[in-house]
Amino acid sequence: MRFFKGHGTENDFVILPDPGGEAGLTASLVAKICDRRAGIGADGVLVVTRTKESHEVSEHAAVAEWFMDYRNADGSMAEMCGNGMRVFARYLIDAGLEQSGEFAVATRGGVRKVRVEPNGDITVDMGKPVVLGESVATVGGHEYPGLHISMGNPHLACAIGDPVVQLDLTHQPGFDPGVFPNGVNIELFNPVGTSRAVMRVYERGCGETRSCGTGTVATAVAAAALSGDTTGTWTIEVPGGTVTVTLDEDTSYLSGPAVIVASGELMLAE
Ligand SMILES: N[C@@H](CCC[C@H](N)C(=O)O)C(=O)O
Repeated sequence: MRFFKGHGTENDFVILPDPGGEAGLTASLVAKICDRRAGIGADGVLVVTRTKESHEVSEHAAVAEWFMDYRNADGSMAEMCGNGMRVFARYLIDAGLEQSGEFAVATRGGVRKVRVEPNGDITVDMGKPVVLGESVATVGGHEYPGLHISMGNPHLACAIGDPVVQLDLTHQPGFDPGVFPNGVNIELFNPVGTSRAVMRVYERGCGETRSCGTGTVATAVAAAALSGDTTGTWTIEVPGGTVTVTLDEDTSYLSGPAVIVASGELMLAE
């Protein structure tokens, strides 16, 4: 099977073209592919399948030709991946499967529109973030209150007083399983200046990653809420680079770079 490798602000993915949806990728093969020593190494896998070929999303086939079938590094499935969507769009354009400009992609979390900017960055319409309440993350014995936000997938975005660089994210932060029965992506951010925040993330199904697109939007929402705002443009710095998040009344946008860096033949099997 052919594979491609790409990243968006160093959130990295293996891309597997499976237009007919016949590969039947298992969780254990995904985990082998994502293994950074025994596999190719990645935070997740993006399977490229025609929307009409997937029973999960075929109702969107009239508006989105392609389905981003996203899997976390541990093999689990997720509803949505913001950086994955930028990389997925870059792959579709490079492979001649979509025209540069604007097009829609199906995900488990619904249809998302993407647009290629004049500077080559890719903008994703991420939909309207849904604030579901408050909860607490525990890191290194400290409790950090934050907002429970759905971006299609679950997030807990917590402002911290200290620089995020000091946090120990080698282990899963504590969270309330009653609030997050299916797990959660946890963002810890430090607001700096106006409309800017520095963020680290511990992703469900991956561990700490160098960026998380849905997490940067959740962070912008939580950072804006600190000053009573619900709209605005935010610069979010992550270990892997910088992205821009725009919150408006009806939706949110994530903009940033996305590159394909390699291709090859997958030799791994079950
Ligand atoms: N890296 C992603 C999010 C991937 C899914 C997440 N780990 C989950 O399980 O919800 C992003 O860029 O949004």
